Amino acid sequence: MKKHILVVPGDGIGQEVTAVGKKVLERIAEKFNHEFTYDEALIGHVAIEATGNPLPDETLEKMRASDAVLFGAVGHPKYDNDPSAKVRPEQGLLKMRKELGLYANLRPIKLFDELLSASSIKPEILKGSDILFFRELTGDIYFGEKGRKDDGKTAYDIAQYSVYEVERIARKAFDAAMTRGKKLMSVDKANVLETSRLWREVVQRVAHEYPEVQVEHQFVDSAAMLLIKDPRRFDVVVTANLFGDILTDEASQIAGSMGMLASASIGDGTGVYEPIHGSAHDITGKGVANPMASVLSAALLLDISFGLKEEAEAVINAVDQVLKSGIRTRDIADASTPSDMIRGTEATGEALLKYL
Ligand SMILES: NC(=O)C1=CN([C@@H]2O[C@H](COP(=O)(O)OP(=O)(O)OC[C@H]3O[C@@H](n4cnc5c(N)ncnc54)[C@H](O)[C@@H]3O)[C@@H](O)[C@H]2O)C=CC1
Ligand SMILES: CC(C)CC(=O)C(=O)O
Ligand SMILES: [Mg+2]
Repeated sequence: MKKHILVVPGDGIGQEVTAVGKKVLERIAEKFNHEFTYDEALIGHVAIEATGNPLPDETLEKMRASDAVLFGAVGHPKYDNDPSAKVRPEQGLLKMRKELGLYANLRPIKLFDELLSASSIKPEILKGSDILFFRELTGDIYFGEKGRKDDGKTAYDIAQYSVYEVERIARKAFDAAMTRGKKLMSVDKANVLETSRLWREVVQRVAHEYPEVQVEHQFVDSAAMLLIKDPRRFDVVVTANLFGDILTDEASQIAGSMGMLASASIGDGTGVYEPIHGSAHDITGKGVANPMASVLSAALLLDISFGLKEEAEAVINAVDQVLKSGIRTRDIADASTPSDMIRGTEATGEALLKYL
């Protein structure tokens, strides 16, 4: 199969982990006899430094012309500590999602058995957890009007959802529920927010098209609690942009670490495959970032954008094998991990290639 992949590492550990994700794709092409070609493009802080724009037109054009995008992360402490900065790396990420119409962000919470003890949640509560989040990605408070009032003392961000936006993400989640345990949880805050009341109305209506799916509605505060108390209660989850962002960082503790969670951002055009984590300033440049989220994002790319199931399975299996061998990056090591089994980003990548 011939495919063109755009690699967009972005900032911080995005650079470090995406290098490993790309190597895994190269090895897969070699092993399964595919012809993958690659190009790179700038986004985020590195793009601002080079062009003044967090998402240069050239990057967007290359994304549109590619068969899939492997994305890293954006962000730099310079902006986090300067709330008044008008041009910010995160604007590049949000614009990419909007321009490419990436309205569905699939975030699988996959717990590898080897990492049962890496979590601070008790193994008997965790064992068997397997969740698939559908986070709406191009609406909600992230994309509404925002600003400061004339008095300079008041700020606002408007949350907005249309029926159409809720319907399309709900259908994607129900379709997935039909292929899994036929269970779907919709998470909202319908006791307070009008956008959530619309969300619930639409999900209830779409549910009639899927009579076999058992639907549960949870308020987001309660869902946040249940995720830790009883993760096995969750199967497919559909939720709004802001709630999905927060709940999936929380859910990373079910899988052991932020460094283990991959995602697929899809819509009607080119799909973007990205770890759920950010640029992680606290570990940038230290060579200790866990590359598995990028590698598992590459597996989602192979599966969803290219339909290469066997190849995607080979990647997941290599991750499993590395974990079974006892190798751990620092974030997923625990008290029982011998110090000589703790590896950095590149060495973990090399171990993965060995199993491929
Ligand atoms: N998709 C994106 O590009 C995202 C960008 N950001 C940006 O990233 C910057 C840092 O934000 P934070 O809130 O610190 O979130 P973060 O996700 O970058 O890091 C949170 C914590 O998880 C750890 N972590 C994350 N990924 C890891 C990995 N692969 N291996 C080991 N440990 C890992 C970090 O060291 C940190 O302690 C900010 O500028 C933020 O705006 C944040 C989230 C997503
Ligand atoms: C900059 C944020 C919108 C990115 C984020 O936290 C995410 O997509 O998970
Ligand atoms: Mg996030």
